[in-house]
Amino acid sequence: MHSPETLRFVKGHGTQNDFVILPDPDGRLDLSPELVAAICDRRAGVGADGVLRVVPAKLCPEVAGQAGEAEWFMDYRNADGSVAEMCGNGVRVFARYLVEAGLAAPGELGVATRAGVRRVRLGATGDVTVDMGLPRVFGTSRAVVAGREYPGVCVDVGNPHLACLTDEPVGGIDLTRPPSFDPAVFPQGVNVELLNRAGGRRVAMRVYERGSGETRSCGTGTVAAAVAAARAAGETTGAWTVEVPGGEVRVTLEEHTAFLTGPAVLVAEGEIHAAALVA
Ligand SMILES: N[C@@H](CCC[C@H](N)C(=O)O)C(=O)O
Repeated sequence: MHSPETLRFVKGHGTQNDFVILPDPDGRLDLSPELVAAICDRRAGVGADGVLRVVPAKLCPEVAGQAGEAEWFMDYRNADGSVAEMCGNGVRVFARYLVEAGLAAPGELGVATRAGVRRVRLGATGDVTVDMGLPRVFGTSRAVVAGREYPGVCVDVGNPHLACLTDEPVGGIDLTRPPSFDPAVFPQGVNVELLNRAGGRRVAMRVYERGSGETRSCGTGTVAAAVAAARAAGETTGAWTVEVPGGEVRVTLEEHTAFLTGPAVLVAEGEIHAAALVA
């Protein structure tokens, strides 16, 4: 492992959930939590909701078992430097990067994640679809947001979510501070979604992400939101549109899996002066 003075990066986003992409073809990058947090700082760093390290799966013991199905590992980190299992917007942006960098061909490819291999479909341009696997509901719980309690559905989308359907318009809810939740239900923390029905199979969602705070979109969160909305409608399958502050995505719930479709855009590239970020 080494701590280089400069790091090449690409910046991308999916419905304004934004990421700094760090290519690490040799698997030698020492990505400390402090460096990740400094890169994601929106005033003193590049600014992002998270970091996507692009590293060959075979070089990473934690996912080396996936290397037969996925050449590249999406090593996802939250803005506070913590590690997460999965990122639904991130994996689409990651695949878009692989194609634009010439590391993968358009079509279908596997990406290794801490939650297992995710199959992604994309063309040379346009929306990207990822097979998110079967979301698992594991009960109900509550979150307290700005002094108010919201009941919700606990959903495992590779990472933990509490999706809370409410009649209170989500646009007016104060999400500046972290929600509180039951640590016995969510020992590793949780991403909290607040959602309103918006007519038909359409919901409006805001999210407070574990490790990143309020973001303008969360792909795994939109899947959890669709699951919660479908349950409330007495359904388990169907195609849902989820409106988020940064745009909208489609979630298709099937009997054995769920697909997430939405944009993935690369917007910048450059060089990070790592030594200036972390003393
Ligand atoms: N924004 C992501 C989720 C990122 C991880 C999350 N904050 C966690 O800690 O589980 C997405 O698009 O799914």
